[in-house]
Amino acid sequence: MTSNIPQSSLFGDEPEKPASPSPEASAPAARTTPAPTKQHAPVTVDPGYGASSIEVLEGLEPVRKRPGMYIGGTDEKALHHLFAEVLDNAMDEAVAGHAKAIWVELDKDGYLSVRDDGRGIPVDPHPKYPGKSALEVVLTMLHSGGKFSGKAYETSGGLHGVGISVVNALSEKLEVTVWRDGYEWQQNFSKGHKLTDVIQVGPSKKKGTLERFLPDPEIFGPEARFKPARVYRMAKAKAYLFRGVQIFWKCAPELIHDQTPAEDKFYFPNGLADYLAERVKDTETLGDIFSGRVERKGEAGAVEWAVVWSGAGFGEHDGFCQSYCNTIPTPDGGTHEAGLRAALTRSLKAYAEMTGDKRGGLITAEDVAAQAGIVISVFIRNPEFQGQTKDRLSSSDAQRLVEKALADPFDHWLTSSPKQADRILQFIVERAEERLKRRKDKEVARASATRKLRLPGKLADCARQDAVGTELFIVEGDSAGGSAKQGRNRNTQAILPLRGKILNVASATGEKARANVELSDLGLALGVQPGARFKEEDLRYERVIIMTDADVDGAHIASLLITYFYRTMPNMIRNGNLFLAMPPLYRISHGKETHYAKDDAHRAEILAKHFKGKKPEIGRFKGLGEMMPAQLKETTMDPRTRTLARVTLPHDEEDVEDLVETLMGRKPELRFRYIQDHAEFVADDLDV
Ligand SMILES: Nc1ncnc2c1ncn2[C@@H]1O[C@H](COP(=O)(O)OP(=O)(O)OP(=O)(O)O)[C@@H](O)[C@H]1O
Ligand SMILES: [Mg+2]
Ligand SMILES: [Mg+2]
Repeated sequence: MTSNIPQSSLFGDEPEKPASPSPEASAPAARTTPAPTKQHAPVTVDPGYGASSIEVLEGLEPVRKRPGMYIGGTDEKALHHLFAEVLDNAMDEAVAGHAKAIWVELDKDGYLSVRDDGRGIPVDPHPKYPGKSALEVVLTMLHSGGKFSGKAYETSGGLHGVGISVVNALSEKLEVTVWRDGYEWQQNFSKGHKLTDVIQVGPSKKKGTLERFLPDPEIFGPEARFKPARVYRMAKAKAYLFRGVQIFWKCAPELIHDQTPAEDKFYFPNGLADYLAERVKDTETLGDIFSGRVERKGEAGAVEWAVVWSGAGFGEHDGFCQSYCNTIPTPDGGTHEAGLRAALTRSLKAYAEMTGDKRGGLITAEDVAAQAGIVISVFIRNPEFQGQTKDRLSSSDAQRLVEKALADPFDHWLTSSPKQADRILQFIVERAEERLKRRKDKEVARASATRKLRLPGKLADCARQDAVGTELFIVEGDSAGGSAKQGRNRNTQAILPLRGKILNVASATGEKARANVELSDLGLALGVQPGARFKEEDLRYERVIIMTDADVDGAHIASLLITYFYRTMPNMIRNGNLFLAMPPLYRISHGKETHYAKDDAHRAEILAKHFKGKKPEIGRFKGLGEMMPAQLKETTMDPRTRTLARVTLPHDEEDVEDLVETLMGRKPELRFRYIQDHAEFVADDLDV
């Protein structure tokens, strides 16, 4: 088989059913022998499944029973694979140097003919099967062929001795004509069985083989027909792969319903270079096509390639790579492709070094190939393909062969046209730099993603991902935290309750401060690192709001936090991100009218203004936790009704160090007053 069709079905793609299921097979056990011990289940014997159930498929029967295993299915692709098999054999004959031309013809009755002017399939009696001609053997027996030893063919696409016998098995009719030894010979087959023995038609000076066949509608369905455009394309593609062959195309005009010509000739003396030139004729390339062909000295084997770069890409692809081994397409690549990429990369790096461009060190084979159009074809003996599909070449030989073959020609190509080489190198280096930048961006994204995963458990984060318009409330105590969570705007407001008092960082060592759980949770929630690694763009919220009880303890905690922020991330204060919430101290109500006062003076003011001559009820909040969520929201959190104080630094920052010491003095009342006196009120102009 010279197939590039997936044959994975060989290993169970299609469920194996018994060839003729016996009705008893699934019936309940016919006979039950008593269990020898209680622990064992009864042993059942099914009389329907015995030696007679094991079938051996003879001759070409297996191909007709399981076509999928040989040609990948019975669809249109599989149908056209029949053509590929016959064409591959003719091509092998050409590559071996015996055929110069191949004729492909599609008849109006659906017959496809492939003829070559090679040696002709041998027709003499086969030594091992005296009653049969060699022709009959290769057509009716699997694993028969002349390509196993490498004597008759050196670098063939044929490997298995299966191809033509499979075509024969799946054809309603197959007629073979052979010209050799001065005569024309003929033998006909149907569905894999011979209709005649090989007969000598008459003398002839011609040489070669003609196979004319009609795929069996029993296998492919009554509507199955070869598609002219597809056959045309396949034949043309083959011609590019071997410059020593001419392929003639002919098709009954009534079959053609598109642009496919009824007659054509494929001959490409420049091989793959011709192919690539045709393929990129409408593409803006970064230079000429680099192409060449190297034959292995003294041994069978050759490498041919064509490469071109394009900044704009090739149609729908940035780059492409088409590879072949012994004219068989290898869509999954393999060692030949790897060898080519390695050679191109090595030469480009060497060229960069030679011209003093240090960035050449950045480039990888992927950078080189990403925007390149590449066609590579190798001819080697005994190719090894991975798996049964021939889709990927695995001969390590091929890698060495290609790498060696390309090295000198590419070095030479680069240095012979420095302008072009510089342009290509420049382009590839930029690609490499972009790749590195993308990787870095990705790492950063990943780092921030993991940081997000590591948010402290007690943080009730807001839904909005973007920092803009978001707020973090640092709340004293769990009960206040609970009310705050209920009173917040989930979308933009996050709550981080702090348990107990945070460490007095003004007196703690850096080590201790880092070890403090509350502080490290705070850092995680904010998304920033304290100290030199603080980056304002990391800050996960636009505003950080300290919300503590309106009492001495609350003031103490607030001042500890402010000190902490000042010491470890002063820019957060300089940039105006830090605020104090201003919860009320009193609730004053009479009937339906309610007002909140933030301190004693404010209370007096409210009483005078709103409750003159009345006896309102005055309640004093002992803490935030006492407020109903709705109250907390209205008085302290809702941007429409609350008051916030922005924490600022004095204009003369030098005073601050002293100030911090003062704040941390022994009398908490003083600290509270200090905060109250110095916090800048930004109530009205702040929130929209
Ligand atoms: N056009 C031809 N000219 C000369 N010999 C041929 C031609 N076609 C087939 N043969 C002979 O018939 C043999 C069997 O061909 P077949 O396609 O069945 O197997 P293969 O080409 O050896 O391997 P594969 O199964 O991989 O195609 C070939 O090995 C070759 O010896
Ligand atoms: Mg073959
Ligand atoms: Mg065969």
